Amino acid sequence: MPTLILVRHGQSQWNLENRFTGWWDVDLTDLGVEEAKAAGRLLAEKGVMPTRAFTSVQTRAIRTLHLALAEADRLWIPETKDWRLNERHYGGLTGLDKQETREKHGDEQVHIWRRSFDVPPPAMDAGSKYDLSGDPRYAGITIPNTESLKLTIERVLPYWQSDILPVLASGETVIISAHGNSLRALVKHLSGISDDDITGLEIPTGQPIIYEFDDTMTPGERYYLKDG
Ligand SMILES: O=C(O)[C@@H](CO)OP(=O)(O)O
Repeated sequence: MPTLILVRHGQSQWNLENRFTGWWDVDLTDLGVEEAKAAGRLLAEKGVMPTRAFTSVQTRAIRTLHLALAEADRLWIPETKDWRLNERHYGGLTGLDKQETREKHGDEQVHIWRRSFDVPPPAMDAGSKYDLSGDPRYAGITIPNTESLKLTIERVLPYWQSDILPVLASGETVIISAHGNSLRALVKHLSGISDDDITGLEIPTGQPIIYEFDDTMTPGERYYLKDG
């Protein structure tokens, strides 16, 4: 039975510092490393062994994938990295402290920027120190200057359809290591969650989520592997 494993990267340095992160490339904290390893041990314990891997081009997701696969003795499986699995781009909020931003703009405005379905944060200024246009990993890509969840879905889902779903349909056990909002985009699609309800769904770090697909590639109920 095709099985999909979704895992959000372990705690990152800016999760710890409570800063808007988006496409900025921060690494895992020591706790994040432990969360990623624990995810891999859980895969091995439950016998859910990935045969193909997909991840974003961001260090925190790549390292989470590798740490988890190492624990499961599966570092050898084929893996694909693609920017379309990146975190949602946080625009001009990138790098700011979330609490200070609340104090400046109010709780309600920050909640809209963080969790509304289709209101993007303010755009990143050209020349910002967080501008990634010179980063070689994005050569040839038009880097967004901000993204709402809706815009994130518009690049995650076509990639899911074209590159991941066919692999899964061939009977593989696929692991996707990605981010809070790129995974929210996938879960919204796979679990049929409405635009209003998806904004209330939080995806915990380092906690594998499972979908099993039937012969018609219809996903079953999602569940946390720790509960399965
Ligand atoms: O900062 C970010 O990029 C994301 C994920 O950590 O934060 P938020 O919870 O606001 O979506």
